[in-house]
Amino acid sequence: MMINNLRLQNFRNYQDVTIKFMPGINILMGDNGQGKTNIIEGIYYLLTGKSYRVQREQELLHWDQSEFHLFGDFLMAHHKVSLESHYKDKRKIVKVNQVPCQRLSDFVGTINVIFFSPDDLVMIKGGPSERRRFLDLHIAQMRPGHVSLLNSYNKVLQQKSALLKSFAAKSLKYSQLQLWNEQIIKYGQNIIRNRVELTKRLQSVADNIYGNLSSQKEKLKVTYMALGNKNIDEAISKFPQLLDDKLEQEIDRQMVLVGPHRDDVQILLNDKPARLYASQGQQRSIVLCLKLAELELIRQEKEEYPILLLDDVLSELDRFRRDYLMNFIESSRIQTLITMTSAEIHLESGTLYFVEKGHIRREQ
Ligand SMILES: Nc1ncnc2c1ncn2[C@@H]1O[C@H](COP(=O)(O)OP(=O)(O)OP(=O)(O)O)[C@@H](O)[C@H]1O
Repeated sequence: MMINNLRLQNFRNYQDVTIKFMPGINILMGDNGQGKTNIIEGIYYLLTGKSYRVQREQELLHWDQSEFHLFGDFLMAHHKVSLESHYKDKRKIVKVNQVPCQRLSDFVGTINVIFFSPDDLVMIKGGPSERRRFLDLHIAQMRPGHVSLLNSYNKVLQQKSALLKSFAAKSLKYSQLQLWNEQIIKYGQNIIRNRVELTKRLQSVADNIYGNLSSQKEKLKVTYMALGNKNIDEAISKFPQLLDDKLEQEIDRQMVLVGPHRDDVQILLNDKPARLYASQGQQRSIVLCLKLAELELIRQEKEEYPILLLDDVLSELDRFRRDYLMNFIESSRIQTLITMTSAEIHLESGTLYFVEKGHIRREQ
């Protein structure tokens, strides 16, 4: 998969700019604060309907503008796809090949993308929600139904929480909460199944990649913990009982204590939790490994590699890991956009773009 053209209108510090990208490596070079990341963010937004930096579209609008427009022409092995995203008056309209989409899930995953930045270390250092987010973002690209599943589940969670918090909770009939629990089980077990499936597939690919990254000295193990249990069948069969057991506690604490919204992914390096024991370098290797595993899984399923966006990551990796990543990209012919400042490492190949104050010039 590749992006051919991108047009940004009134998006961040771009008023109206069109960029033609090339297959292989595209390097966006410029000083700090010139607009390199904004290009990456524009592509990510176009493909996923979300920014990874901000929650609200308002911040993406060029100063004092009321609408932005993004257009992208993409190539897949057998066809072309054009995507368009228009934000105006707090509404967004997305079109695939000029046809408006009703829902996010109608276009997410049309063209796949993997984004990698130094902030991804939160996958290891951060709390369980970061690891769940990582899984959910990947699944959403591959199985559009996962987004509606999460939405339905979150709605039920909100409703059950509101009930638990309401003044009436203490005098509630248990049957009312049981109704919400049935919904939590219905949606929750499918969310768990999707996440477990992805974690297993990630593990199968990551094992080999991490072996290479650590010269076969270390072993990475990634396991989904469903409702605190490594055994998925057991977790799902005990789900109703667990909800029943915690009901009193939920009423007392006025929060939903059981369900996949509290699950985690256990990441072990040589059988020890990476969050607590892995060094900074090892944690970076784990993130790099998981990102490469994601690329590989998308290729296995779609028979094409996704577009890879690397924002400021190269300078964060040591020579060995950087070379490993670059070899992977080049040998697999993955179209990759890399942001960097001119003071950083020298790359042998790739098309160079200079980014300065919202203007872009391609090196001839
Ligand atoms: N909504 C906006 N409207 C106009 N300009 C904006 C908006 N949001 C951010 N900017 C500007 O965009 C610039 C930052 O762009 P970006 O994050 O792409 O920088 P960068 O080139 O990646 O820098 P670095 O190397 O420091 O990461 C800043 O100058 C900022 O003022």
